[in-house]
Amino acid sequence: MTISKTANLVLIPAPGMGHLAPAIELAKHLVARDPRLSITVLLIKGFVPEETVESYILSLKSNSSLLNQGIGFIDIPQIDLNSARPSFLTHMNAYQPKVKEAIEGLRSAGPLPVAGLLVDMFCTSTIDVATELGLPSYVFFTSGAGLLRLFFHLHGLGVDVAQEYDVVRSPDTLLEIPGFRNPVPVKVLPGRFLSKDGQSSTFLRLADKFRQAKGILVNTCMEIDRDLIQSMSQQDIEIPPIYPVGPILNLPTEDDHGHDDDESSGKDPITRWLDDQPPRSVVFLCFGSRGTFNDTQIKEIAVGLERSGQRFLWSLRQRPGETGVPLELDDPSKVLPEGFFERTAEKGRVIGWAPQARVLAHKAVGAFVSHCGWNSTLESFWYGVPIAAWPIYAEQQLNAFVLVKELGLATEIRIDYCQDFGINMVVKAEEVEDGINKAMKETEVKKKVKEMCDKARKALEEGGSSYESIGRFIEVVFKNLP
Ligand SMILES: O=c1ccn([C@@H]2O[C@H](COP(=O)(O)OP(=O)(O)O[C@H]3O[C@H](CO)[C@@H](O)[C@H](O)[C@H]3O)[C@@H](O)[C@H]2O)c(=O)[nH]1
Repeated sequence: MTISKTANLVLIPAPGMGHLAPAIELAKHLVARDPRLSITVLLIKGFVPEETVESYILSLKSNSSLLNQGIGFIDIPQIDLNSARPSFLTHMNAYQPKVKEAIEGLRSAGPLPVAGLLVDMFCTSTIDVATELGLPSYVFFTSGAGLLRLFFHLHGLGVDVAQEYDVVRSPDTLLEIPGFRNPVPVKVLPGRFLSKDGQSSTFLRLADKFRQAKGILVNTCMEIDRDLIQSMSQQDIEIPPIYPVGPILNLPTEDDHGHDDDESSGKDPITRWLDDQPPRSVVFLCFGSRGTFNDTQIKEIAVGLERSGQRFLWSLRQRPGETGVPLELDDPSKVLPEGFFERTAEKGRVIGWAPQARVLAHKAVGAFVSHCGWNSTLESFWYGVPIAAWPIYAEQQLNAFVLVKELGLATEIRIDYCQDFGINMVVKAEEVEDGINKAMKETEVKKKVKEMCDKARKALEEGGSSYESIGRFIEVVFKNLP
């Protein structure tokens, strides 16, 4: 029996892999769950074209099964902002008229009613468009509940946070924040919250926008973030219902072994190399779509890795140039210590962009040195591979704090390393060596991550906490149909 679509939700993801990919996966979950729902994704461009994002978008558009499931795409024409590097939020604000045009086009093309806007946490300026058009809006929060809790807490304090707290002079000032078990040191707060260039209050005002939505979908589950989620439903200030719907991940299928360079095995070289390593023997280092280090730090990592004696797979990318996007290294040996490749030939591989989820799924991988981007964090849980935390920028220090100090679900390399403020910026080779060895051995954390792997997967199964949450959200979408 085919059930015809009766409502169309407009999804507006932010233009970065860490936001776009989980948004598309969320769309798949929603339409799979309720066949009456279709989703139109508005694709907004970033400041600069990113090769990985562009090719991901191409793959989406050529994937006919998405269309069959009821997921379509509209390209929003690029806007030239006449400014070399506008802030991300300014960039998104500028797209309001184009978004409005696209939604009006959808409405007049009919026949499906537009059910509302589901917007990425950084695209909330489009909530104004929804209000103007009389449509309900919902937010998709692509990080964990810790960051959302922090948004509401700091914004609710009603002070100029950037003036109140000085991360450079008093990095160890502690904040009591409801939902957190431990006091939170200022040095793990996201850089944007504390930057003195005026961006702090603009950024924190996103909390106002979150409040205007009819619901906030968070890419987490009760099993990961219970205390934080419960604390938000108990607080005095009014916030919309929170739906923990995760972990929503862009995962490879079981028979996806990458591009076939070798006709006989049908596997890519990284998978073939991992196949040759003993179970749980490889440490994987990867720092998200934008994480990079200077040459001094790269050398320290290399020395630490070599001294640890562990097998390794290291995704190493070049510091960004003009565009802000990291580049693949033409010749990594130029920045690595002399003879590094010869000495580690039997033990390790240095690569560029990694097929991360596929690597974490491989039985040879025993630990993951990660920047604690939220998708990487969820992928570590999904595959039961413990993280050794080395956050770099954005909200990654907070994620690392939650993982290491609050939940005991990761070990630490350096949770207060912070490129946003340039603090604690050199992690010496000995720390890298110790951190890696600890992560490979640590048994208590490994056990807890394994347990979380089971719980996180169950959350999405029928009857699981996120499964139920997704169901409740869909009911609300239909109830709120304009
Ligand atoms: O070589 C690489 C690097 C990344 N990835 C994938 O890209 C995604 C990266 O996402 P994430 O771990 O969240 O990191 P960022 O790309 O840095 O994501 C941004 O968005 C996240 C979600 O809001 C935030 O938590 C981060 O701090 C922010 O930097 C993951 O799915 C990875 O598997 C790869 O496949 N190969």
